[in-house]
Amino acid sequence: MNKTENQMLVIFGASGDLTARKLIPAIFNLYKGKHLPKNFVVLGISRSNLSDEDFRQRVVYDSQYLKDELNGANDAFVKGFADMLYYEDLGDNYDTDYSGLRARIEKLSSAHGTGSNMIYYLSTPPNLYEIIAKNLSDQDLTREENGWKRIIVEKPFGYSLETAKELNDALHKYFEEPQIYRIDHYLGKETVQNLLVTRFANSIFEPLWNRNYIHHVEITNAESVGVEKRGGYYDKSGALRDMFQNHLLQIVSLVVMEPPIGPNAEEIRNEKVKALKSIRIMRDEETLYKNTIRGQYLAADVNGEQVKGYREEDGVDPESTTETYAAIKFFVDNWRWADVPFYVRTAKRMPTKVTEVVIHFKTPHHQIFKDAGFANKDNKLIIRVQPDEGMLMKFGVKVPGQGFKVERANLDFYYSSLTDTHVMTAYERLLLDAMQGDATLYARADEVEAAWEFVDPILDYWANGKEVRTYGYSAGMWGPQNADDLIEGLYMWRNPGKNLADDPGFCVIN
Ligand SMILES: NC(=O)C1=CN([C@@H]2O[C@H](COP(=O)(O)OP(=O)(O)OC[C@H]3O[C@@H](n4cnc5c(N)ncnc54)[C@H](OP(=O)(O)O)[C@@H]3O)[C@@H](O)[C@H]2O)C=CC1
Ligand SMILES: O=C1O[C@H](COP(=O)(O)O)[C@@H](O)[C@H](O)[C@H]1O
Repeated sequence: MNKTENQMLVIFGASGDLTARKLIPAIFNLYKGKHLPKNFVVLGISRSNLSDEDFRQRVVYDSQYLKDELNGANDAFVKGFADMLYYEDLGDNYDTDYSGLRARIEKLSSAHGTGSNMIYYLSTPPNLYEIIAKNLSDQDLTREENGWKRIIVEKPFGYSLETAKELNDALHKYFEEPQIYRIDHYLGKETVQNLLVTRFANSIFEPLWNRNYIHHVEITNAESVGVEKRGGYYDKSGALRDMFQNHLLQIVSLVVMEPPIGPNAEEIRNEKVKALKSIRIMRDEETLYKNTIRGQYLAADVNGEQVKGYREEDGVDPESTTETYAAIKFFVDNWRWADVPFYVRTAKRMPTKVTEVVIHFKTPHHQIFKDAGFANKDNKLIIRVQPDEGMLMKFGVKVPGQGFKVERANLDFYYSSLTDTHVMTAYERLLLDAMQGDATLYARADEVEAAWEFVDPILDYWANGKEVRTYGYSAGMWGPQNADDLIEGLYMWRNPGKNLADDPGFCVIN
């Protein structure tokens, strides 16, 4: 196991939603699990005028996100955690002289013995990332003289290929690539990491993991919520930038990649980049028209509750055409995947929250039991990322009795049955990895750029193409009606239920 050295975590944007909702609970769980080093402090930074005590009150004692964790916890234990948190007010502007900040860091470091190992977590609006990096560098706070310096950068990582490159170039002025940790919280999910283990720690799946046996790959990411309080951000982003460019293409890269030489960060990330680069980029309007669908949710009654349409959400332009649903069909141009279609969709206001990868295997070449009930029903491997995390294999079994009636059966595995030990949340996992200097689950510059290379022409077509439509779909439904037209032949999207074993039952029309 890697060692967690003494260090200080500095969070820029500490008065924000992400800090309270994800970062502090993750650090609390690391504290509870005794994963933090002996000498450790968190220094929160933003423009709000808060004292150390105000900050502790806000993100620990009064926090709705720690309520469950604190319930019944020993007061001294909670105080021990809260006392690790400090706050520094930067005044009105992140673009200021950081000499005061440097003095505060030095004072805290000598009082707590955290040494010179530093993580800077950027949880501010992205337009501040470069300014913060520069100001840290101006104060020599990035120099790895006595200890390491790492910077964690939140999404969105750019708005397009060009802006992602600009951001990479900007950060590279002040930090070397191995110091930069670009967070993609989907990579912190156990089930996403399990894709690697499923493929490369077993001998039964990998021989089938190619164009000879796989008919198509389907990935669904559905959320039942709408844009919530992030309408202003989302309206400029849309589903393709918000989810597809990062989280979904990361999952695609793990499904597509070749076996890495070994498990270290560079070996795995080299293969992921190759995978992303082999996705065929769609450039002409006809291809883009045929292979991409965008939609936007409309007001509806969902389970007795009247839900707003996207255009009625706070912060959203009432005439917005931003997509809350994106479905893309694409191919991967390499030896393993030639001619295998990939269907990937992501959306808000779907009937349920679910993320899953479905590997649809081909039907047998010669179908002996064609008339026995199982004909054309493909074998499927369903890898459930969330919820009801696990894996399920669908295959045909003989129905007891005379003749050869074939029915579909399940072989399944559920994470919930595996262990009683605490499964780390994505942010816990990723923070701990960064604290230990393991970048395997962080995106490298070339990975992010390769993902944008694929997404950019789609965004451009959606913004400027002639035949582009944003189709409406009622909140609580599975997206625009014509989304099934994307899938060739007799197949349709698998519209999964809340539980892995729920069988929607219409994967193939026959
Ligand atoms: N919230 C989430 O679920 C997720 C967020 N992210 C990303 O994390 C980052 C932070 O998000 P989130 O916490 O939600 O954002 P918030 O808007 O809630 O907070 C961001 C922080 O930056 C400061 N800030 C806000 N606006 C400005 C501004 N114009 N100029 C300077 N400082 C500003 C705020 O504090 P103050 O005004 O006190 O300085 C606050 O501390 C963003 O990049 C976001 O895209 C990524 C994934 C999920
Ligand atoms: O990054 C984001 O992810 C969330 C969904 O994350 P999940 O872990 O709950 O699946 C999404 O709601 C948000 O729009 C997006 O920015």
